Amino acid sequence: MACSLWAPPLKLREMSDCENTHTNNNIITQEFIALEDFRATGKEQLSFSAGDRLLIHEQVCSDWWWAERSGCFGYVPSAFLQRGVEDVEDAWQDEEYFSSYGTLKLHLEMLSDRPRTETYRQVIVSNSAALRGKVVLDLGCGTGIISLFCGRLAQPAAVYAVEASPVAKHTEKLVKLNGCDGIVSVFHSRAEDLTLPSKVDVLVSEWMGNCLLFEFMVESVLRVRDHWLKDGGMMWPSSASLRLVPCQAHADYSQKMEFWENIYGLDFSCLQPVAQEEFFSKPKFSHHLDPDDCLSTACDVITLDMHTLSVSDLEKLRGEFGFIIERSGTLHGFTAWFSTFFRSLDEGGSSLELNTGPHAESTHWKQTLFMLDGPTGVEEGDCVRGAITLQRNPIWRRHMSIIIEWSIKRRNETTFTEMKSKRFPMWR
Ligand SMILES: NC(=[NH2+])NCCC[C@H]1O[C@@H](n2cnc3c(N)ncnc32)[C@H](O)[C@@H]1O
Repeated sequence: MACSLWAPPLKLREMSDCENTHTNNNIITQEFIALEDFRATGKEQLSFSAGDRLLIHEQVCSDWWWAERSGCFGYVPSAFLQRGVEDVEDAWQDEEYFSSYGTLKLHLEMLSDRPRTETYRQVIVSNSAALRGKVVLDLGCGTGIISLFCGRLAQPAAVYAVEASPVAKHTEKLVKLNGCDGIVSVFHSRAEDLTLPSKVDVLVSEWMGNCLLFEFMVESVLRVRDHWLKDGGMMWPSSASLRLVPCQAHADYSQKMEFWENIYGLDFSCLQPVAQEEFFSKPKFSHHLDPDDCLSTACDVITLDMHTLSVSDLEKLRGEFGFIIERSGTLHGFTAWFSTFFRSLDEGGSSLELNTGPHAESTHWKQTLFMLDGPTGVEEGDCVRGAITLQRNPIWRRHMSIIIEWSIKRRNETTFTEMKSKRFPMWR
């Protein structure tokens, strides 16, 4: 590909076409990382992909910088870039992450989540015969609840309960208190750093985060699978699906946006753009979606096979959707949730499902709401199509952005509106 010369073309130095006329010809030569893809629209610009490392030679103005990538030079949009993290370890924020699991607060929340915990118990009970003599790895065992189910409700040969956070010291006591110390061994370590006594027949883990992937604990599960799961071994969950539905959110829109139109008879509506940015620029997790606010039937947009999924697949996952509006109303946005599936160890046995959707018993995840920049009236028979992309943050490895693209075709029209797009960081 033809590369531009080293020095930025003079014309941009005058920066007549930069938003901010302040130019600080600041020579820095610092490494930045691309958060998302950028396709050049002129020969003086430099294309790049999410995750690319760029050398920034000059912040010619606030919006456009002069950059180098693999010996090519060009202008790049500063908004697409984030400074590289000196310490790669920081990228996982492990210290903060594991200490958050070191107290009982999150474990109380998870153990209080009946559908979640009961599903894992049911998986052990319904596979208890097949688990006889098997070796089980419980990755991120927390208080050890799944390992204790194995030890008390089945007769495995051994259970390796692996937990990196300080809660592991309590797990040891719980295993003894419940008479499972002959079967369950607790390892206080990051699973990736461990040398286990043997390979395992079953790798069970409760790794799902908001919008299925947040925290990206799933990467640890895949890495450990590749090292320690026997050929033909079982992953629990065996698969996972992210679901999406176009929805109404009148309460959220009223409380966060319409609210400013009349404050004790005063007009505060000039704050609405600020409210839009503050309340609707990120996903709303733990959202309770009322089934009556679903404007269509939900669809699976992304499905993960936990036996074949690779760590590199996690960088970018994309799913397309097409909804027929089934009830006239207001399209405020989209809501997402997930289901995980647990295949039976018995050939032909039935799978079990943990469904975190609006039609199932509520879980601690609830659902995740993505509010678009303004409501749109929709009629029964209209069509909403587009795509959802989960783009992993190339720097902060437990974070991602969710990009939703959508366009609408009215039932009595033949063409779709121009595709719109909105990026929701979760949370960086
Ligand atoms: N469903 C979730 N979003 N979180 C629930 C399970 C997370 C539990 O796994 C532990 N954990 C997470 N990653 C790891 C790891 N790589 N190694 C060991 N324990 C881990 C973490 O400390 C916590 O106790």
